[in-house]
Amino acid sequence: MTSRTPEPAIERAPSGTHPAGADLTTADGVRDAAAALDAADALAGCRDLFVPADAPAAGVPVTAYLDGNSLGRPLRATEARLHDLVRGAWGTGLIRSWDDQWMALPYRLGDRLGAVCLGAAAGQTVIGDSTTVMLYKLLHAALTRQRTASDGRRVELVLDRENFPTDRYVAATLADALGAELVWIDPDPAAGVTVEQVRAAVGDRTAVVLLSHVAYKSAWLADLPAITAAVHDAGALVLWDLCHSAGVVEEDLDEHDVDLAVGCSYKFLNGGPGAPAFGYVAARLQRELTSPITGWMGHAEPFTMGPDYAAGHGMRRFVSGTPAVLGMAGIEDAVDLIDDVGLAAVRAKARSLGEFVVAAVDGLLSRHGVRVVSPRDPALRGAHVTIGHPRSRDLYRQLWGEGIVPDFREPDGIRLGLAPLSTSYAEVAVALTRIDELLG
Ligand SMILES: Cc1ncc(COP(=O)(O)O)c(C=O)c1O
Ligand SMILES: Nc1c(O)cccc1C(=O)C[C@H](N)C(=O)O
Repeated sequence: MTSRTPEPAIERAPSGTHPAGADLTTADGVRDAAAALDAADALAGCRDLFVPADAPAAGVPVTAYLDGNSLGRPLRATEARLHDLVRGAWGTGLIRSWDDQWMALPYRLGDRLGAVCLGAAAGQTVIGDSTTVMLYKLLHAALTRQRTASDGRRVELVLDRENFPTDRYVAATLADALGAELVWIDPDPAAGVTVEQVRAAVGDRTAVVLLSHVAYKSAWLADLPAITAAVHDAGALVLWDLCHSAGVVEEDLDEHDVDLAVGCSYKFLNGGPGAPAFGYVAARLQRELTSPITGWMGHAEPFTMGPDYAAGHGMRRFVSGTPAVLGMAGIEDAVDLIDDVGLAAVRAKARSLGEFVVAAVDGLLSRHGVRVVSPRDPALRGAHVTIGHPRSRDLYRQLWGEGIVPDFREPDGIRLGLAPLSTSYAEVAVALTRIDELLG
């Protein structure tokens, strides 16, 4: 049995019931249970901090938003922050605001994100680029360093076939460009990517292992500490994609000696569409890694504008161009909120929401042939639950038309994203009881 990141056990309700005693075999029972769970939810009040999703002006009002793991909802504070930014630092501060605040923003906000969500000490996290570009830069830097440090022996890049397309595509392109070889892991359908699989895949030719902490389709939560240790035992570096875990799963990057990580900020970090990614590089590695995109903002002294590139100190060397200042506004508010309520409370609610989904699917939907695709054990699952049914694609289209918004993922998965700060149990009940009606 694979060991996993230890998380406190939570009381398991018998299948078909949750909370204890509720009858989840009927739609009314699911709704009643949801109401009881919402009433007892310490984070319930956080929902009011978000811009209402059911405003009629937005077309069909959204009555259940279960896609916060694709695009998080905006906080009201961000609306105000953006307004102030346009009127203030941008509108009247103008170019002076680069010196006063914006040049430092990617590092200041990176440090704060690192402290609140990533378990990263200051000086190791920076905000910038898209996840795809940040991934390209860090993976390129890591592959190059490993090959050089091993006199050309370490050329293998290990990754899994269920990783997000961007990760697979970037890895394949870099392998071609740098002469690296891809080594594929097929995740165990009953366990995700396991430490045993990683141990079997790595060796003295391995340069880097690229994995997601939470798998984007299945939600399997990888055993980050054990896998990181196994990668290090083989003398390789690990790069974790934290897109589906940042802001909702407690990360301890420093404690577990993680080398590199990337993640996006528009999911559980509520940065908004196209908000910049973050990159983490352990302090011990920074001087040994060189970004392949040597833009002026990564230069040690950008405003000397000299003839040659000289990499900046610390995380500056991983920055390329002008930071996306507007795109960082939402991240700042989400990090503030997570800091206020505590990431442990966010994670606990994610687990509980997931438990409710699993129990309600068992109780109400299994009779229609709906199955739980994601792991059933909350300690092994991120903050979404994917359910499977042959009619998923049609169901998803129908639900979207009605303002019930989950996601669809091939081949037959409805992905229910559970953003603990903005998702209510009632929203879960709305979606699942409607699926029950549609399949009934
Ligand atoms: C696991 C994972 N990695 C990478 C990405 C891609 O990020 P981006 O589109 O911001 O480059 C996403 C989501 O889009 C993702 O879920
Ligand atoms: N990044 C996205 C986008 O620009 C448009 C629509 C969806 C997305 C997503 O985030 C997809 C997401 N990463 C996923 O896990 O499926």
